Amino acid sequence: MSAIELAGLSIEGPRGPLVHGIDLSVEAGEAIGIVGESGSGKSLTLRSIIGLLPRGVRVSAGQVTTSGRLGMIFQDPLSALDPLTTVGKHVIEICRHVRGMSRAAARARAVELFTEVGLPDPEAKLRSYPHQLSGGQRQRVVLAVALAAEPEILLCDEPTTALDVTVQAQVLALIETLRRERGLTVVFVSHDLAVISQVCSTVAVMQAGRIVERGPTAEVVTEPRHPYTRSLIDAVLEVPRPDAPASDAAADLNAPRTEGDVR
Ligand SMILES: Nc1ncnc2c1ncn2[C@@H]1O[C@H](COP(=O)(O)OP(=O)(O)OP(=O)(O)O)[C@@H](O)[C@H]1O
Repeated sequence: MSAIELAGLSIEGPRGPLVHGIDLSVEAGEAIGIVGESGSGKSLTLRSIIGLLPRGVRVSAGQVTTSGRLGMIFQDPLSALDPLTTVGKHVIEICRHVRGMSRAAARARAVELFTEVGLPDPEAKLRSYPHQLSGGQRQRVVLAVALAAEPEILLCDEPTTALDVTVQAQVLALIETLRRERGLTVVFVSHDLAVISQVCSTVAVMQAGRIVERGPTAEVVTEPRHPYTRSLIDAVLEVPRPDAPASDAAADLNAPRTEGDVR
């Protein structure tokens, strides 16, 4: 059974349809990226998986099925953390209240999790407040908070966009390590194909509320079939690609790697 199954998922807001009949199947342990420009429907699709759609926005058709505990991390770690609560307490509270641990066991687990996400001096870091940490360290804390609930599925909404490039690479490497070691299923939303290709073996490309292309990330990046995917890659690379003739773009719309063909 798949870890996540979206079947004919449509989402609408107060002013009409926003996401149109998405089919997506994610196997346990798989890392899939959802890429697309701002407003293409990535976040709403991701949020529908965990049932966290904004007020006034709802699933209007189709089904979301998940198998496994869900965790989610967001773009801005500062807004995900309470500024008046130590970062250690964030993790300890989840261990106590979600996992039912004693205070001492929860504290020990928090140190383990801070170590696992690569926070320096994890014991001392428990007592830090969010503003006392760097952006990268805060995102590591957010990951530790998500992991404290022992999720099997990790939903990531642009988790590295707010970080500078070097730190971004470190956090991406961490997510990839956690996925491998814990066998996590990962759904990773980003507007940046380069970022997705560091974590995800499969990618779905969204445009205007639809999946227009999907396939192995390496193939989609090197041989995009849909003109929209091509434009995303060109925007990232910002270099001419002499090997990519533009004229066959329309013909490629019916090529095998398009919506509905893969699974
Ligand atoms: N709370 C809301 N109420 C009404 N419309 C919304 C709401 N949230 C998002 N939308 C609309 O739904 C569409 C998809 O939004 P979504 O946030 O999923 O896009 P996205 O691809 O994740 O973009 P971004 O990368 O900017 O986050 C957009 O047209 C957006 O304006």
